[in-house]
Amino acid sequence: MRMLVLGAGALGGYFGGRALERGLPVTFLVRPGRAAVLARDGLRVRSGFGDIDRPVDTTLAAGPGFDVVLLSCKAYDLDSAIASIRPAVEGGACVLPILNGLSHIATLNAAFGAERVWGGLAKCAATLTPEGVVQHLGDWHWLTFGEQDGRMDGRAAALAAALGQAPGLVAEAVPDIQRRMWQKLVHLGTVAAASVLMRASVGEIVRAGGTDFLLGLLERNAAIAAAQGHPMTEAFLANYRKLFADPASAYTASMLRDLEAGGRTEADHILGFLCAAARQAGLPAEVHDLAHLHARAYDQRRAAGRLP
Ligand SMILES: NC(=O)C1=CN([C@@H]2O[C@H](COP(=O)(O)OP(=O)(O)OC[C@H]3O[C@@H](n4cnc5c(N)ncnc54)[C@H](OP(=O)(O)O)[C@@H]3O)[C@@H](O)[C@H]2O)C=CC1
Ligand SMILES: CC(C)(CO)C(=O)C(=O)O
Repeated sequence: MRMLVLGAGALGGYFGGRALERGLPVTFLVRPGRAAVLARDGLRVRSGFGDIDRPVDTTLAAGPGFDVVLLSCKAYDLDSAIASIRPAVEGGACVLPILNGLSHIATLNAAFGAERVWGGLAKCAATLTPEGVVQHLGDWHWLTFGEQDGRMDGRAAALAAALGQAPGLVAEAVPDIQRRMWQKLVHLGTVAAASVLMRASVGEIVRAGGTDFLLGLLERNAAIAAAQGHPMTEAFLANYRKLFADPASAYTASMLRDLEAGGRTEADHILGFLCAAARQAGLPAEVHDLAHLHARAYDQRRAAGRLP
């Protein structure tokens, strides 16, 4: 399984590094700035599951010869990423996108055809430090993916077998990837909207008296998903109700980390999508609208160079 990883940022660096550890040939498709750092320092990952420090193969231009492209850009870079990976996909590779949200799948299908595009999600928190180090946060280490037609005897299953399931990376091929991606959006939509609006971790919001606020968002996201044909199970909701009521939790969304680092957010792709889906379902969306507006106003201020 020859893997091309688009982007050696937080998740691309983390999962690409773990794939290398498991013996897969991995090349990172990067832009010149990241290529220079990787050439100088190698790939550096800091994780409770073990650090990675190693030289890696990089390229500035994709070509044929890969089985799978791990697509790990932010949503706002999707168009440029599609152009960058096109030679690899036209050369026979499938695309495993791990972006949060859902609407990128339709964009990728239109670009490459659904038979080349898998669904995918990462339950794994990480960040790229200003020094270029991938910092794994917490102990989530799940990479879940599957062919859109639900087939379990194809290349996705072969990749899961090649990556395996061990601490640091648990790779899983599933027959119901669309349902899993909705689950992830219900979870992420809750932590992203809440932590961006409050500029605080789950525990800080809970300790400030915001448990009902968090649980209300979770229920609303579940209702949006149900209206789109993807009801959450009671076991799923019970698990996340516990997570979102934990006063000790340091958990934040990557969107808050982006915002606090002065980076661009994926506001439209995640929060805007949920606002539109709520509206389509006739569900109230005041809190989602507020979180979306908050992130968009921040993005404008940032783009104009007016951040403090
Ligand atoms: N970080 C997290 O904890 C989680 C993130 N996600 C999702 O995963 C996705 C990726 O997030 P994350 O890893 O944090 O993002 P990062 O910003 O850390 O990494 C994205 C990388 O993609 C690179 N990139 C973008 N376009 C191109 C291109 N055309 N060619 C080459 N490289 C490119 C960027 O390179 P450059 O440096 O040149 O800009 C950047 O290094 C997002 O959708 C996010 O929501 C999901 C779960 C958890
Ligand atoms: C919620 C989390 C950490 C789950 O992996 C995530 O996707 C994000 O913060 O972007």
